[in-house]
Amino acid sequence: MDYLTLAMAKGRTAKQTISLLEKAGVQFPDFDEKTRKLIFYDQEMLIKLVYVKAIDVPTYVEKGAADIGIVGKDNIAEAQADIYDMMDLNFGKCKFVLAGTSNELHNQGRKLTIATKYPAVTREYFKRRGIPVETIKLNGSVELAPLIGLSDLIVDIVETGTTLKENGLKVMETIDAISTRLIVNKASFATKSASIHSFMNKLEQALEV
Ligand SMILES: Nc1ncnc2c1ncn2[C@@H]1O[C@H](COP(=O)(O)OP(=O)(O)OP(=O)(O)O)[C@@H](O)[C@H]1O
Ligand SMILES: O=P(O)(O)OC[C@H]1O[C@H](OP(=O)(O)OP(=O)(O)O)[C@H](O)[C@@H]1O
Repeated sequence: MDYLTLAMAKGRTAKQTISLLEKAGVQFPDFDEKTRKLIFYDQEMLIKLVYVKAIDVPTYVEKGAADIGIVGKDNIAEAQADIYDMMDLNFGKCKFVLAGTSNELHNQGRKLTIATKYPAVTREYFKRRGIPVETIKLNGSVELAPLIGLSDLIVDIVETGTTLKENGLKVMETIDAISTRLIVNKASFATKSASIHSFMNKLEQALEV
């Protein structure tokens, strides 16, 4: 029998992912979040877990290196991968927002600069709105950029709002809601249909508990 390969995001959603999988009857006995090991097996359920950086999960799934993936919608949107987004797993909830030091969006004829970990999402959002912008890709502490003149505004994730508040920034617009999702490789969805549906049913039941 073939294993289903599941790409799981490292980081702050890993614990909740493992606990949802456990509720669904999927277990990786030698897994712990701090491990340096990258592949784990549930020999009974025939699931192979690959433990990768969140932004890479959509790539593994699109290329077929993994059949399914569990990752935030922020990374799915940023990766622009050709995959099926099948299920909302109801955790990792936060929002994409546009934020700045004031509520002023226009910048007197000059192109707005937006610092973000999510340049593709940012470009797409402003393209839809017909506003030309320049994006500056950062890898963290994005809230700092408008405070020291690196950018006019930021596009980032907000959960509690504490980081924005502590840095004197305000939400100007909410761009999208984010949660952790189950994604599926398009070819695997056809060729491994039975095992993927069985896995999704188990997750659905676990979500109802
Ligand atoms: N403040 C937050 N509150 C809730 N969920 C969040 C928050 N920040 C991020 N997330 C969600 O959790 C996922 C993982 O976040 P985490 O910060 O661990 O990953 P990352 O940004 O890829 O890590 P790194 O900081 O190593 O680049 C995000 O992709 C997003 O879906
Ligand atoms: O609204 P809050 O609850 O304050 O959460 C929002 C913060 O969480 C994330 O940062 P993360 O912790 O991943 O740190 P980073 O700056 O390294 O990206 C995000 O990029 C915000 O900075």
